[in-house]
Amino acid sequence: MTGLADVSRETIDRLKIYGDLLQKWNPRINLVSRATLDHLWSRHIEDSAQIYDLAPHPVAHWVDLGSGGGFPGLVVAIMGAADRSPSRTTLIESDARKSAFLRTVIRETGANATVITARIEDIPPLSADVISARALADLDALLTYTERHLASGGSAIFLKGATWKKELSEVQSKWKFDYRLDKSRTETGPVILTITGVARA
Ligand SMILES: C[S@@+](CC[C@H](N)C(=O)[O-])C[C@H]1O[C@@H](n2cnc3c(N)ncnc32)[C@H](O)[C@@H]1O
Repeated sequence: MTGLADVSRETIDRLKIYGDLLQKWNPRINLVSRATLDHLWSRHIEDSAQIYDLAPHPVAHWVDLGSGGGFPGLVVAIMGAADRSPSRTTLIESDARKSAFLRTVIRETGANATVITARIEDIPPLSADVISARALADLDALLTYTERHLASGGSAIFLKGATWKKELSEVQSKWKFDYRLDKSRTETGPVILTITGVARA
């Protein structure tokens, strides 16, 4: 699968339902910045779809950290419905109003996802097969969350902005891990880090 190029009509229809709900709710709870709302499909939906493609499918349990308006986790859950990969998705979001939005989209699209309204660091370990996060925290914090919630042998997939090189060098003395770097297909500058084998150095 390459992004949204070859997903089913049904998946596109569900993503449109999601997009319409986001347009409706955004003025009230600011799920994405107003400047990016006009480019919802490329800036948020396709950006999330490329993360789906990088995961080692089939995936049993996918956990998205700090989901906000649902990127990338809810796009992943909708894309995965056809192949049951992931077979289930958990979205963690501490904000109650954003969680209510996520639950509404799940109900309206029939996505197989669950929302936990809590702080990532307060939840018992989830033993995820894949963890994802976008625009949540620096790499050191993301690795701390990963250590808690990723099953051994799992992969963490992070979309990182311009500071990715600095963040990678800063964590070298504290953490051991393997990583693969992919350039974002939707924007120049950001990268996608796929991290395995996380342990404290
Ligand atoms: C900048 S937004 C990014 C949202 C989404 N991932 C995206 O890329 O559009 C970060 C989100 O993470 C949530 N968040 C931040 N720290 C968190 C924590 N420790 N536990 C759970 N959610 C958290 C915030 O409420 C916010 O919705």
